[in-house]
Amino acid sequence: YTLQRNGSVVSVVARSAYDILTNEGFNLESCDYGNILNYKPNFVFKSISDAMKSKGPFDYIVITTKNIPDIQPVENLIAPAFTKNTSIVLLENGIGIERSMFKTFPDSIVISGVTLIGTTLYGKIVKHFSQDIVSFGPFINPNIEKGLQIEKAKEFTKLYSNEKNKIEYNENVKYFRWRKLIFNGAVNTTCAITGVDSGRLDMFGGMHEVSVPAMKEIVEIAKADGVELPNDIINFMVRLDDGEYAPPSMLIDVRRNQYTEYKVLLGNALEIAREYGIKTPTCDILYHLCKVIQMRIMESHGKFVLPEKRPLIDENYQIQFKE
Ligand SMILES: NC(=O)C1=CN([C@@H]2O[C@H](COP(=O)(O)OP(=O)(O)OC[C@H]3O[C@@H](n4cnc5c(N)ncnc54)[C@H](OP(=O)(O)O)[C@@H]3O)[C@@H](O)[C@H]2O)C=CC1
Ligand SMILES: CC(C)(CO)C(=O)C(=O)O
Repeated sequence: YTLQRNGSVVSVVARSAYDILTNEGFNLESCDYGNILNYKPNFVFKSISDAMKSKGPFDYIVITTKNIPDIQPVENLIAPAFTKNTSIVLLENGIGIERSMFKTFPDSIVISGVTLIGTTLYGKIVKHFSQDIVSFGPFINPNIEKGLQIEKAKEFTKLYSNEKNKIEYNENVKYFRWRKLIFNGAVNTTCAITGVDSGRLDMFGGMHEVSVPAMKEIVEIAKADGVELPNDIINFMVRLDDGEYAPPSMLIDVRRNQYTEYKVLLGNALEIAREYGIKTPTCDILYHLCKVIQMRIMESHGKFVLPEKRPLIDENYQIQFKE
């Protein structure tokens, strides 16, 4: 909506929302834009290949799906639409999410968008309840000229900015990603595991006993990775949803029996911790509990079927995943 309102021609690829978007459009209840009835993108397609055939090549591919490498690697998803003149915008949470992009598309320009927006889709209604605040910047690809990457990231920042949202261009991409991970790696995961929103987590004691120790560990990993976060960052993230019973995205995912982004919101950070030899006891437990939940969700979606009789330990049984 923002890009289209600002003048870009937008082709959207939709899956479960395809019929609603093409027939009726979404109703936006937006704290930035007010009530917008029956919003439709310029073009809607069922698949990325269809979009490419009809309207490609594109200047930008903006990725707003969940980043779930264990289920649907984003680089595979966009491969049919990628060209050397197309920049990729990752408007997704997480740390280290550019690595798989550069591996698959070694000469690509990949732009980071770290957003603090609060928004959820309910059927055809988009409830948008906290201002769209985004920091854009290039994930620097050492294989190509830096100037061009900066230019593209600045261009996209301009395309997305308007008088309603709060958008900035900042090359310190790593800083913003680690900063946001303090919340997502620690609070989002704890809420998903315990089944309570961040308000209840705070009132029931989990914020201080579980999430804050996890936040401290993430601050240490960020430091080892070259990012010094400000002293008040933990307090800021603890108080982020003050006055609200706010369900973070991973909790919403679990409630909807959807896969969570636990790998990019915590797993990648723990891999970085291992590289630097940092101990992360609280985060390790959060990560492994999130993994168990992901496996539960996978089983319920038929991603694997367990033998009727539980295998014995010496049978060395390995779970067989379906495509
Ligand atoms: N929501 C928020 O307030 C915030 C979200 N973020 C980040 O933004 C990203 C997106 O989050 P969010 O919008 O909440 O996620 P949602 O799950 O609400 O939306 C993702 C959308 O992507 C669609 N999708 C997934 N795979 C495909 C596919 N292969 N083809 C077509 N459509 C597909 C889904 O369709 P389907 O219904 O068919 O599954 C769904 O409509 C995440 O990385 C999240 O962490 C960051 C800050 C705040
Ligand atoms: C910080 C927050 C709650 C909204 O921006 C978020 O990123 C999430 O729920 O994943």
